[in-house]
Amino acid sequence: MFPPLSTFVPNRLCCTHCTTFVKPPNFRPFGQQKSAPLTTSCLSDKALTTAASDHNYGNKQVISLTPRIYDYLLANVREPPILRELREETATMRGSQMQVSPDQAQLLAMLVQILGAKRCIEVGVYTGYSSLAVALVLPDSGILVACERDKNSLEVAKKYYDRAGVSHKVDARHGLAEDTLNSMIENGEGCSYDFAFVDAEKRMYQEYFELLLKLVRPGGVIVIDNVLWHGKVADPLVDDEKTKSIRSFNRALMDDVRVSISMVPVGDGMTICRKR
Ligand SMILES: C[S@@+](CC[C@H](N)C(=O)[O-])C[C@H]1O[C@@H](n2cnc3c(N)ncnc32)[C@H](O)[C@@H]1O
Repeated sequence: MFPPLSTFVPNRLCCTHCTTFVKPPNFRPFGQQKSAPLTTSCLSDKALTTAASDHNYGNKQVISLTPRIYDYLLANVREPPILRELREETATMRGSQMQVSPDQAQLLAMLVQILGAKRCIEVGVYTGYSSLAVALVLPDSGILVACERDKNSLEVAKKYYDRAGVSHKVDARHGLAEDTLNSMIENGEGCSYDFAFVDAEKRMYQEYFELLLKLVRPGGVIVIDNVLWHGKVADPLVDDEKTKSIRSFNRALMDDVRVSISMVPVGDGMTICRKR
């Protein structure tokens, strides 16, 4: 049951029936999205929880992010100042929507730390936000091979690696990632990497994955971005090439005994794969 609107207490508790604090009117932690107007209570947010249509899942409800809840989540991300600066510069550039979100970057950095990873790979660097998040938490002896085909984007990334003092930990490779990964395999680097992140051409996911499976050690982790592809993978009426490719990649992963998997609805969806 939702509380009556008359119990709403503006700018303090969301309502007298819940313990959710609403933000003061000038609260804009990330400056990009406008919060939902504060004249509404938590009702609209709560209405957006979702349950699986299959009753065998016990009507378990999961949260659907509204702008207000997402602002709250972002306000609880510990984003290093150098990453914030890169994000703000990238926000002025073409393609800025391609960058992973701060909450995604924080999760990637957390995985790297949990793994104690020293040798990492990124496929699809753009201006460097996710790669910088990883490089920042690598030990001084660590290395991140950062693959990007666009020279201009890579220059921005390199500028921030320098500014952050992590250039010695990043091996930026300009060119097609598939060529770079193949040359690393030919170079005898198989099974020597701890962690890889894939965020490049969606129609190439299976190919990147096969190459990375050769490069990552048993127990190592490969994270794949955009696996929910703005929800299009779940819509049977959508059949463009990128959607079909991600859908078929997701399906193949379900049966892939070489890895254990966890699809996480963060950002545009990320699947965490652990090589067995
Ligand atoms: C989604 S963006 C990466 C965003 C980045 N991870 C971040 O958080 O800022 C994808 C990038 O992959 C690059 N890319 C696409 N296909 C590629 C390929 N075959 N080899 C290398 N880079 C590629 C694009 O140029 C683009 O910069």
